[in-house]
Parts: sequence; C-alpha cells; structure tokens
Amino acid sequence: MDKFRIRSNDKSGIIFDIGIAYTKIGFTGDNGPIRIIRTPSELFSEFKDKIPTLRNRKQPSDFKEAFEEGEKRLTESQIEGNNQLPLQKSETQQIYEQETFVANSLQNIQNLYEKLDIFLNQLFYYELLQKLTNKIIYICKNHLIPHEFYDKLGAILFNKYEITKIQFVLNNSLPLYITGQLSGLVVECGYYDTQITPIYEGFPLMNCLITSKCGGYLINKFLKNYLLKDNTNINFQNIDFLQLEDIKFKYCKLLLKNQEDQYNINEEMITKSKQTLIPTSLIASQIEQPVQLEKSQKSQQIHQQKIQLSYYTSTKSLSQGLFGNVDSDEPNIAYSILQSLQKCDPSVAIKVSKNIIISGGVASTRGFYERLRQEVLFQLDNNPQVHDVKYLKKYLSFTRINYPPNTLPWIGASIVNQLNPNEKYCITIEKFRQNSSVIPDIFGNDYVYMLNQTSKDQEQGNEADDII
Ligand SMILES: Nc1ncnc2c1ncn2[C@@H]1O[C@H](COP(=O)(O)OP(=O)(O)OP(=O)(O)O)[C@@H](O)[C@H]1O
Repeated sequence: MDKFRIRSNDKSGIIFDIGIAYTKIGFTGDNGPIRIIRTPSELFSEFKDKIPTLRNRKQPSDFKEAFEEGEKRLTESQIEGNNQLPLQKSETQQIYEQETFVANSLQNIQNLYEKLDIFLNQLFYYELLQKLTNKIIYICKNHLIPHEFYDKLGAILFNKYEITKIQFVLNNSLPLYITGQLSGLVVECGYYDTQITPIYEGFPLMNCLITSKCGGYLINKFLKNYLLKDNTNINFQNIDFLQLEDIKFKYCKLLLKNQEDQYNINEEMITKSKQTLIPTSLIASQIEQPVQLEKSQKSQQIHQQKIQLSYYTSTKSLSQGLFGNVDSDEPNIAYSILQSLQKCDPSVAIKVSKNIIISGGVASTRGFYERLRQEVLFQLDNNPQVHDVKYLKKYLSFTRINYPPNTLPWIGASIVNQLNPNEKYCITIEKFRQNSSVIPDIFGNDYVYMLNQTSKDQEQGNEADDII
C-alpha cells in the first residue's frame, strides 16, 4: 500500500477520524492517514464498564425445566427490581441485546474532557510532531456519537491548542468523494454499528439512513463466546480487544452462504465443522493472564498449548455478527441495505444502487464482498419484506475502491480539502465562543433546514447548495 502513498507538501490541515475503535490521523492532500492507532479504551471506559456480563446459566434440557427456569428468573427479577424478561433467551439474543445497551450508554461518558485532553496530547506531540498554530483541523463527524463529545473536542482544540478553525465533514458521506460521483449508497461498517446512507446528487438522505448493530464489536463478542466453548481448558475470559482482533484478522473467514449452510445441515455436520481445526500460531500464554497461570496446577502445560480455532468458530462468529437471521430480528447488513433502499423514492433508489460503496474496517474481513453480494440477492429473492425493491436487482453494483476500507472516510476528507471547502461547515474560535462553547449542530438542524429550504426554493425557482 505504501508504494501508492501520496505525500503532499501541504501540511496546512490535519484530518482526524476518531473512531470508537481506531483513530486515523494525517495531513490534508495525502491519500491516506499517516497513523492508525487504537482509540484509547479509557476514552469510553465508562460505557464499557456498564456492559452487563452474560450470566452463565445451564441451558434447560426440556420444556419443564425451561418453564421452571423462567419462573425462577421472574421471581429473581422481581426481587432485584430489574426489567429483564423472565423467559430464558437464547445466548445469541442476549448478545444482540447487550449491543443496544452499549449504544445507549454512550450518553454516560464522564471525565471525557480529561481523557480527550491526554489523547490529543499524545496525537499532537508523539504522533504528528507538528506545530498547530494556523492549522485547520478537519474532523470526520459521526453524527451518532453524542454531541458532547465534539463540544469537548472543540473546547480543547480552541482553548488549549489555540486552533483558529475546525471544519466538520460528515463521516457517512465522505467515501462517496473517492468514486467521483454525486450519488451512491455508503455502507459504513464500523466498530459499534453499520450506517447505511443513500446520497443523491450530493444530498445525504438522512430520512433514509439505516443503522444496524452489525460491526466489529458484535463479531468480537461472538468470537469470544465461541472460543470459550471451543477451548474449555484455556481461559478466554480475560482475552482482550487486541488479541480478539488478532485472531479475527488472521484466522477468521466468511464463507459463501451455501458453503456455510452445508455445515449446518445437521448435527453431524455441525460436530464435524467444530472438530475441523484451523492451525494457528497462537499459544495459550499469549491469552491467559500470568496470575491465572500461576494458580493453575498445569500451568506449564497450558503455557505451551496451541489455541485451537475450529472451522465453525472462524466462520460462525463472522456470519452471526454481520448476517444474522432476519426472521429472528437479528441484525443483518444485507437486509439493512435493502431497508434503506426501500425508504428511497424508486428513481433515487435506482441511481444510488448503481454505486454501493462499502467502507469501514469490517469490509476488510476475508470473504466479505462475495458474501454480502450473495446475501443481498438472497434477501431479494427470499424475504417477502423486501419484495417491493426486487426491481433493483439488475442495478445493484458494488464499487470496489483500491484503498483500505477503514481509511475511506479519511481519504474522502482529504479530497474535500482539495475541493473548495464550504465555509458554512467551518467553526471559528469566535463562532464557538459566541455559541457558549458548543459546536453548532451544523449537519442535524442544518440538514432539516435545507430540506425545508429546498421545497421553498423549488417554489421560488431557486437551487439549494449542495451540502457535500
Ligand atoms: N482485516 C480485517 N479483518 C477483519 N476485521 C477488520 C479488519 N480490519 C479492521 N477490522 C474491523 O473493523 C472494525 C471497525 O474498524 P474501523 O477502523 O472502521 O473502526 P472505527 O472507525 O473505530 O469504528 P466506528 O466507525 O464505529 O467509530 C474493527 O472492529 C476491526 O476489528
């Protein structure tokens, strides 16, 4: 990739794409960030701590036991005063529900200012090594991240680093710039969610935006659960983010739907795929915590033991995290894409489906494109809920871009800088202070405003500005 890296001499702007899992930073005019680093987990630790742990309950073996279990949980939930549903839920369902919890508790970030301050300090003084005076900062804004996050970021940049101007760019529109077209469907598969945004003639159609819980986090959750079951003699309880990511990148692969179905056809085949092991170079000591090793009587043995990843775990964790069963209300990217197209006017849907751009780290998963294409067609053919968009089948076209998918929003922001940046989306230090140290909601309210404005403009025969 580095062979194709363009480094411009223009260092007048710095582009930030602070993702929940990874932060991409670099200079305007380049065709890729100079650093991709892990966004510190402390930045969001408050909401992480609130993730409820799965209770390790024995699965009931028959209906009577399930019923009794349900009764017991009902009594418990009444005593504890929690709202948990009394009936035994499938483990998968419990994992999906935790996701909602995580997204909601993003609102509860405390001490954010201090944490962001430390992180920015690291970025500027250890990663970029740049003087910041007179620099314009471009921030790729994820409009689902709470507003307070950007307010705090703005406060530090303006007050501490004396930045004079920040330009906000909308994360879920940016990859479109790389295709050189004004219309397309941007599918941004991030860590906590996947956002699907149709963009028509330069307008992100926020009323057709669909957010699905599919993302890296859900895959990691499934992967951990399967690993716990796969290797009962290795303790995966303490496996951390980077170790899960490592296993996922190196050994997990999505199969085509028909290939995967072959292994789920009956119990015998499932057992077979659980027993077919992928050779890994990972050994247990890389995963287990030293403290636990000391406690273990067989520490030496476990220390040397190779982690055995089954074929089943490798494929299932990915497919369940991305292409859940729609009939059981599980998130599925393919279905969400079609739901978003369903919301569009047919002429708009035709146009945007000719340029579907997959962006975000999850798109680097091995076998992702092939499986996604197949799942979309499968949903169109078999899911009655999306029959009304079957006419789009002949138009669907996935645009392949030769840049790493996790950098596409960043590169889009770099292109924005080369075009004529819209002053309307710039926040100056004066504007920030006048607005009581709050970043104005330039995309949310403004977009609604523009929608109204468009209809008024049309009546008056005026043309509205493009907002991307
Ligand atoms: N080669 C790869 N194979 C599998 N998964 C990958 C690969 N590269 C990145 N990912 C996954 O993609 C996910 C999202 O990465 P990305 O860099 O888009 O995150 P982010 O920008 O922090 O997320 P968000 O947009 O939600 O803030 C991560 O969980 C990561 O594990």
